[in-house]
Amino acid sequence: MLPLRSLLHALAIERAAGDLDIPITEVCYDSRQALPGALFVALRGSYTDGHRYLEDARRRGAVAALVEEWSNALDDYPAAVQVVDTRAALARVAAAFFQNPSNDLGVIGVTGTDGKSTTTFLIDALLRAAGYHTGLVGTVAVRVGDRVVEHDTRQTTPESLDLQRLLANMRREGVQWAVLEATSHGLAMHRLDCCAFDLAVVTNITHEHLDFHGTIEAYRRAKARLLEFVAQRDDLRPYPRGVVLNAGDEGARSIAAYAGSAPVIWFGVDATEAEITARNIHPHNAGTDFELVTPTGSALVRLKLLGRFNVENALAAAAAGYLLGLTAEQIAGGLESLDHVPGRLRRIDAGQPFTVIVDYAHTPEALQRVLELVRELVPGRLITVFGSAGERDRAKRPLQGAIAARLADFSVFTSEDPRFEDPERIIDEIAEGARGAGAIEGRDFLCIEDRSQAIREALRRATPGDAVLLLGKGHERCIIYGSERRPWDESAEALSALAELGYRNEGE
Ligand SMILES: CC(=O)N[C@H]1[C@@H](OP(=O)(O)OP(=O)(O)OC[C@H]2O[C@@H](n3ccc(=O)[nH]c3=O)[C@H](O)[C@@H]2O)O[C@H](CO)[C@@H](O)[C@@H]1O[C@H](C)C(=O)N[C@@H](C)C(=O)N[C@H](CCC(=O)O)C(=O)O
Ligand SMILES: Nc1ncnc2c1ncn2[C@@H]1O[C@H](COP(=O)(O)OP(=O)(O)OP(=O)(O)O)[C@@H](O)[C@H]1O
Repeated sequence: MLPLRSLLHALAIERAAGDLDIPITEVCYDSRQALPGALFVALRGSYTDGHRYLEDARRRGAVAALVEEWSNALDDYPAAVQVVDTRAALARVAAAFFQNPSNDLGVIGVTGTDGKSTTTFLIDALLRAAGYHTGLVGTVAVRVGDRVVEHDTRQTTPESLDLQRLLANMRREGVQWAVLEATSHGLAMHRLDCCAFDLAVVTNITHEHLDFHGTIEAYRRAKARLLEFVAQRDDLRPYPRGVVLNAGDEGARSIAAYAGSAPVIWFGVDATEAEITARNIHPHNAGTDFELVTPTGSALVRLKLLGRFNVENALAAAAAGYLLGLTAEQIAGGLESLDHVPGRLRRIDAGQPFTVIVDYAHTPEALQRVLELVRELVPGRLITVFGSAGERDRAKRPLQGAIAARLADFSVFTSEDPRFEDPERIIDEIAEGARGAGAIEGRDFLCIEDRSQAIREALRRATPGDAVLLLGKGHERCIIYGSERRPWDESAEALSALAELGYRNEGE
């Protein structure tokens, strides 16, 4: 319990009323979670406006409100405070409420269009192999020490309040390094403000979320905030500081200046100026072997992940390990200790004479790279099944369709998470891109809204030596229609569809 005043000291207050010393027991940004003694922070969202729920929060026991707009609803509150931006304020209030947990942990942020989850898993693996106690926050998992925390919000970078709470739990459990996925939404919406970042890692910056950010420049600028956090870090922190950038990626290069005086380490497979690089890359069925080269030595890595892009992710992680002072051997051992990342390039094997892969590719770049990778692995045709999320990055849909038309032999366009959009329309926008690239419906692709039927159609068409790629759902456990979350398990669905075709061996 803390006096309200102690949570406000970092805020520029526009107006305040009532008892600013009132004790605060909890902070919340959703009225439905307000408890007696809470401070309710009203956020403006994309569906509704938290200011509408001031009365609801008060009824449930909130004693103070933090708002952007003053109204009569505040008359009943023992204390109320107005600021210009409640999302930015929430991060400050939350950090103060949990007593700045990131002051007592090393913090690594990983951003980029693709490869964030994989790279955080790899960094986490190499830190653990080096004997550190770690915490992880991202799309696939949230882990505090050895405890896995349920994660069904579908948010990669949690709201600042939830993130500060997680960091406080990590501090309590003796975590030494927290590895956080830092999405552009999270950065732009102040979810990561007041986290003392020591290392920033940028995998790549290509095409995503332009609906939210407007332009590629704004998207890059949002990602650059992570570098600014490191640039502005308190010099007294007892952790190494640095920025890891992909020398082969134009987007990553374009934000390098935001690192300020922080040391920058470049990684890359072919880029000549890369300080962390890979030589003698040898892809095989069970992974990729390569020689890791760092400024202080090299070591053989037997990475258990497929694909050149995963070599890049491994180099990004290796660069972070290098900045932390690990040797090339230590880094190699850590990278090798990761078996797989859930829902990424997972083979589904029921004894069928063709390859089935479940993967989370949902950006144009990832789609292209995964198709190119699998093309090299199988002799037969590539058949893809994918959709595009509703209410997210509409501009990518025709790009996805065009890539499938160019690089796959047959595609079934289906639903991903339509949310409140019409699923058929989303699919048609993908199909439009495919048509624009010369594909013909019926011959080169089909549109089947029902994802389980789409998967069945693709598998029925596969012949020995082909590969069926089920993309975009990966580890996720539901398909979102409107506000309904329909349970979904892509791997289980593939196995049951294969069983219907008569293939019934043990799956993954
Ligand atoms: C589009 C977006 O970012 N939405 C965020 C937004 O939710 P929203 O706009 O839907 O909120 P809303 O429903 O309009 O409600 C506004 C406010 O009223 C409150 N409310 C609402 C109802 C009520 O009865 N009482 C009440 O107090 C809500 O709790 C909220 O604070 O504000 C919420 C609270 O801060 C966030 O949780 C939510 O993230 C949602 C879950 C989300 O899906 N965000 C995505 C786009 C996202 O952030 N994605 C990135 C990853 C992207 C990538 O893959 O790279 C991420 O980091 O996860
Ligand atoms: N470095 C990379 N470049 C391009 N594509 C990649 C890269 N790494 C992974 N991918 C592809 O992107 C998909 C998602 O990978 P991953 O989950 O690591 O990325 P992410 O950035 O965390 O995505 P999200 O935040 O949406 O979960 C993978 O399934 C793979 O197809």
